[in-house]
Amino acid sequence: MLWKRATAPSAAQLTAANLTPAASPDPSSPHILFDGMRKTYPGGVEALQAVSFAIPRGSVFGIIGRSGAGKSTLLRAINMLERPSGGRVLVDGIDVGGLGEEDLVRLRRRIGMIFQHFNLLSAKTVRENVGLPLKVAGVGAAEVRRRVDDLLDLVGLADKAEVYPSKLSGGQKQRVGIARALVHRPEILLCDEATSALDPETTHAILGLLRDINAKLGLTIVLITHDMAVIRAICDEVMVLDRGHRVEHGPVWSVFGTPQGDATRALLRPLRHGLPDDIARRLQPDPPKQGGGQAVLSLRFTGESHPEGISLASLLALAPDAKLLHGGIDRIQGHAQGDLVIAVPVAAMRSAAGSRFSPDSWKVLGYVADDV
Ligand SMILES: Nc1ncnc2c1ncn2[C@@H]1O[C@H](COP(=O)(O)OP(=O)(O)OP(=O)(O)O)[C@@H](O)[C@H]1O
Repeated sequence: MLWKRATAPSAAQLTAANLTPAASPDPSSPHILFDGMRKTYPGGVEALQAVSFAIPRGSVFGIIGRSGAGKSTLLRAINMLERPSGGRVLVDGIDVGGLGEEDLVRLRRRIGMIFQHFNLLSAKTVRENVGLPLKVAGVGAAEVRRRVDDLLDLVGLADKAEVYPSKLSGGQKQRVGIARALVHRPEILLCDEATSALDPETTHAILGLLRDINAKLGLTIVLITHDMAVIRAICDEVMVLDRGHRVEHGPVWSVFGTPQGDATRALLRPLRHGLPDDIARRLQPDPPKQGGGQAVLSLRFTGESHPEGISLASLLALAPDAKLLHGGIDRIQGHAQGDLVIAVPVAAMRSAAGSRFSPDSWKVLGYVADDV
């Protein structure tokens, strides 16, 4: 269910009636729009500086940046836990900064949120934790029970309803957090570093659950993280934030394949296949004077010109005895991309100029005298 709103009203025009669910929002309109949002905290910290971007309806949208980049501030502005100092945040075309108290409560019910440290009540069972927001909203006991059971089924915790949080693993606690966040059937789910406290295997399972929920329920998921692997695992689009500025935004494959800014490149570095130390130590800037030797090349495939995969024939066109030393190709949103390090006999490389060899970019890293 989505809100009825074709064009953005002024704050004065907003009433509770504006926020009633409607059947047919324009599917092509952004679900969430940041329009020049600024945030200056008391003490003068400029956390966000005129940030503008749109989050498509039904997408899984990642906001990434280093610590202090302004991610939490941005995320929390969507449900007005943080108020902009300037600019606007529009949800379904409504300037949420202009909402009165009652409408804000309605807004927050339509936007679920999960947290890094789960925020569960330790003295309440799983069932009570998940059902509490409904109880507070005055929903009858039978309906609460029905909805909680459905949600516990959805997150795979049907057998843990009467258990207390202290008896759950981190991943199970986050599943409870997710069930609780969905209890008002929101159209938007905000994830505040939701997997940062989890081990890699549990992270993978929780990200899978979020992707499932996105597909099954069609809700828009906005997540913040400092980990590009999380973005790669589930996001459709990513926005990179650096020191309060939006530095990059696009489909995940495109930002991964052709990062535009230093901040993005730095965030991607842990996932890149750099040059192994043992080879780096042996590299010389020039080919051996006595002839022979191998050139060590780094090849980059952005996903742009070979989306379907990298042709081995095109690599071998450089030299029939080219050797693959290191690297990896990922498939992101149907685009094959990555980095390969190869060694090619110097003489063969010269004769290969103009061949079918066609990475999106390549450079000679250096030369080694002997076989690699
Ligand atoms: N309540 C506050 N009062 C003053 N400064 C704040 C407040 N909250 C955040 N800040 C500052 O605003 C900037 C952005 O903070 P924010 O928490 O949004 O960044 P973040 O990218 O989410 O960081 P992290 O990944 O470490 O959580 C930081 O410099 C932070 O110290």
